Amino acid sequence: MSLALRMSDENAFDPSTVRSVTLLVNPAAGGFRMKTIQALAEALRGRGLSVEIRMSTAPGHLAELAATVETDVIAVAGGDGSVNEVVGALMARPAPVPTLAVVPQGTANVLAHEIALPSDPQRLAAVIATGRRRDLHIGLANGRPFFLMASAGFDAEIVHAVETGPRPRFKKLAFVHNALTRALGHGGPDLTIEADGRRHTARIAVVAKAKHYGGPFVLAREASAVAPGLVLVALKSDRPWALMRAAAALATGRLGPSANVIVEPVRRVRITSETPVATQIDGEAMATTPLDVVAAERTLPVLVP
Ligand SMILES: Nc1ncnc2c1ncn2[C@@H]1O[C@H](COP(=O)(O)OP(=O)(O)OP(=O)(O)O)[C@@H](O)[C@H]1O
Repeated sequence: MSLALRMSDENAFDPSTVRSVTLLVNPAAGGFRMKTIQALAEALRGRGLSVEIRMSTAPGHLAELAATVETDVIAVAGGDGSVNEVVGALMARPAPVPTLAVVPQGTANVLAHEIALPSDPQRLAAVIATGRRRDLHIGLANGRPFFLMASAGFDAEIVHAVETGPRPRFKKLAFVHNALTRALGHGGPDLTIEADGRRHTARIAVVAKAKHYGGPFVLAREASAVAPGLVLVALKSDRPWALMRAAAALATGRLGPSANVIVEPVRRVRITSETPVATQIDGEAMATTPLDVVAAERTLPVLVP
């Protein structure tokens, strides 16, 4: 393959260009294990890379570090919330930016499922040192970058409840508990969705950038974090029975268009409601509706196996 052809292929990646790795670590993330971080750092040094470990000390600190760090690769050790902080900071930097890598350590780690990342330190080191570079496609929700999804309604309410309540010891259980109590509580206004000029009324609206949702579950088969495009997945009813059916379909990988479920590719979505409804991006609480979602023009380089 000629050099010119190699350089014009945006996925072509010369591993020898990775000389330095900065590990940005969130010690407050769900599955935080310093041993894994140290083993990964050792494995990377064993491959001849220079490694720096920076620990975050508070929410927002990862973004601060990512805004200025000069390195070939930023490897974020944490969950999707940590990656979201770093993605936000990288999107605000002029190109070229350091290549993003993920060290899966959070509660759900949806991005790690999406790009099929290993958790074993040796295999992760191989991904960082010699993996393929792909384009992480980014969505913007009210201008804020996300890579998994932006949503309004039931799931965003649960995120708000878990994040604003006392810090739960077991975050996954807190999600399940809030989901069950809220499913029975059914309230709040309808959502009006304008999707590329089409109008829908629904109770839950998710604009998916990625295929996966809530862990290994497939929400939108047509979507991909490493390809362009957004997919609207909306539920017209959030009555307990409708929610249970949708949850069962999600759990078994069979969620698709039905009498209650809207699934459609979209370029631009506006979600409004008569009174404010909770919203979230990438599992992190945002303010309330209205929510405007579009795809960003820019992508970020990310390392995949
Ligand atoms: N040192 C810190 N102390 C407290 N919170 C932090 C710190 N560093 C980052 N954070 C915040 O921790 C939050 C949760 O992190 P993250 O989402 O990565 O983990 P998680 O909630 O366990 O995993 P997941 O999102 O995959 O469910 C993020 O919003 C991030 O801003």
